[in-house]
Amino acid sequence: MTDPVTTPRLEIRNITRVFEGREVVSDVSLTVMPGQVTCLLGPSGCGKSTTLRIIAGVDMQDTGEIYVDGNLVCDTQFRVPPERRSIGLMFQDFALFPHLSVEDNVAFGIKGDKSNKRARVRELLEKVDLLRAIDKYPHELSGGEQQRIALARALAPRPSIMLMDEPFSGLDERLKDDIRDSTLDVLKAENTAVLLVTHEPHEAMRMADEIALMRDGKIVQQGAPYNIYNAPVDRQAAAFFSDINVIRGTVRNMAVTTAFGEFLCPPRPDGTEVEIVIRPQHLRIDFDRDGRGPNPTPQDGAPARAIVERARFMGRESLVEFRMDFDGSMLKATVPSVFLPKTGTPMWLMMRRDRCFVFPVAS
Ligand SMILES: Nc1ncnc2c1ncn2[C@@H]1O[C@H](COP(=O)(O)OP(=O)(O)OP(=O)(O)O)[C@@H](O)[C@H]1O
Repeated sequence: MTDPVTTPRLEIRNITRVFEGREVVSDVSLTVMPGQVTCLLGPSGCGKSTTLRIIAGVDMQDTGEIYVDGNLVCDTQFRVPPERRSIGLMFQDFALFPHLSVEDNVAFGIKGDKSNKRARVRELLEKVDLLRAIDKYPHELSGGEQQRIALARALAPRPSIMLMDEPFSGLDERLKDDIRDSTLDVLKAENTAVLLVTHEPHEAMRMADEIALMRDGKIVQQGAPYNIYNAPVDRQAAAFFSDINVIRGTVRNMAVTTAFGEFLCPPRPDGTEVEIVIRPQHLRIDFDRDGRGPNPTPQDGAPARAIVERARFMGRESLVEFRMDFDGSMLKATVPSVFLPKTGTPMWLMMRRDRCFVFPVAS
């Protein structure tokens, strides 16, 4: 017997899919627990939708296995058909049936007698806050409302797992965050395991308990959003979530010389080419006081002088681009938008050591 508390709702092991001789999904493994949202996050074409289609059963892997609630639903020989996998689907273009009322749309996949169906439909419409629309037709609803009905329809048969492929991408930008939050509330209340595909880091950070970062068919990093953001595995993983600054250098005596003084890089051997990566919001800036900057501190290291090349107002913050006195290179910093320095202003930058990532240059 499988233990419902410790058994993942969804487990995929070593899934590989080859199209025309190219591995589009490459040895992908992941688990999703009940009530957990995992986001498959990655750039367009990295294999996210193919992975989802394989789990849904509409495409077939070349190697690997899929388990739902601990039971094998698909390997390379055995295959439970899509409709018997207890998997709900919600895709961007997964339209409602236009000729059916909201009630009939939501009731569509529910088995059982009429009164059970009706009770379940009402329960779900209440959860998505659209009970008042029960007798309406899809064309009478806004895009956001249709999306909530589509969610109710997908959840109606009580699937163990919900697969969602860019479900919010068709919606108005201003509506998205509200719908993401309300969708999450409903999914958590139903204790469904969710695998959500997105190419938007913001969406993944907002919705996921766990992010699986995908690139070229492989999962390159997996973990809680906080950890993925604050401890990226490489430069590309860091750059996926925000703009980054990159300072290149060569290790000598376990350190790299930068505009900000010696930057320790143990245990990398001498001669290693490294990239020191810092996000613009983590560079600190200070005023020039007659050619002097703030005092060095162990945490911030030595300050470095730079000249404002460009400053742009971005709403909540300003993006300031600096040319470094040290070597003429450019660094970007974001600062609260109350501050918009003029081009040509000398300033001092500090690079907090605990906010930097050091990666060897990929060969
Ligand atoms: N049936 C197919 N035959 C051949 N190549 C395919 C097929 N389906 C997908 N591909 C290729 O596999 C790669 C991954 O596609 P997939 O749709 O999984 O990526 P994705 O990460 O979901 O991208 P997007 O966000 O743009 O949908 C792409 O290069 C795509 O062209």
